[in-house]
Amino acid sequence: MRAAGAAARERGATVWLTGLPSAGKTTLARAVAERLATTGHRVEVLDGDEIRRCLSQELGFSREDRHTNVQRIGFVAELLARNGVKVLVPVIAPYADSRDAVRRRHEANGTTYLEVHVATPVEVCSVRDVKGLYARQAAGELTGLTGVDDPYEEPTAPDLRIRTEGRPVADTAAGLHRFLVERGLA
Ligand SMILES: Nc1ncnc2c1ncn2[C@@H]1O[C@H](COP(=O)(O)OS(=O)(=O)O)[C@@H](OP(=O)(O)O)[C@H]1O
Ligand SMILES: Nc1ncnc2c1ncn2[C@@H]1O[C@H](COP(=O)(O)OP(=O)(O)O)[C@@H](O)[C@H]1O
Repeated sequence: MRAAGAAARERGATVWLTGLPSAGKTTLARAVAERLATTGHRVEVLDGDEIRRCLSQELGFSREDRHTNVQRIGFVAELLARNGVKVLVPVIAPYADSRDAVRRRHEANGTTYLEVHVATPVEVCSVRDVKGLYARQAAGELTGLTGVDDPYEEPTAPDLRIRTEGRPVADTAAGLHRFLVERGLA
């Protein structure tokens, strides 16, 4: 048991949490990152907003810009994961071909990549509306909001799908952690 835990701590991986704004990506990524860190894992969270401030400042939310953003994040994640870090990526990544390109980059380098769909219906996300984006879209102050008037291509075969509606954060976070244990990563 102890040996398995030690091996899991050495393994890097990218865990990409894709889903709509306010789906729960960041909440789940941070909860699991904290749990991993306290049990001796090396962990990074590549937060979408932070990346846009630091690495993707010039990019907007067109299809092309979102693709570029996702490829940049995929590049950084793979570098870290290749070097033994658990990389949690709570980034919308609305297009299947962008996500597939990130997976292929990982596979080409023999680096573990797991796609987690945080599957929260838009009706629930728009009530949560953590950053007020749904309200701004409804008021006509913003266009091109993912899941409302911009596409979100749901993953058809994610490694894990998490439903958050009506479930406490602790439950869904525990589910994600359990999945990482099953994959020999926690
Ligand atoms: N038009 C539009 N559509 C979607 N999201 C928007 C938009 N404008 C701003 N935001 C906020 O930008 C946050 C980061 O987006 P991402 O980099 O994760 O998106 S993407 O993968 O490049 O599409 C994203 O963060 P999350 O809410 O954490 O998902 C949004 O809050
Ligand atoms: N089971 C759950 N898992 C994750 N978040 C949840 C859950 N239930 C309610 N929430 C709430 O939903 C909101 C999700 O916000 P956030 O994690 O910032 O979303 P995202 O990063 O996808 O935009 C938070 O306020 C969080 O507390």
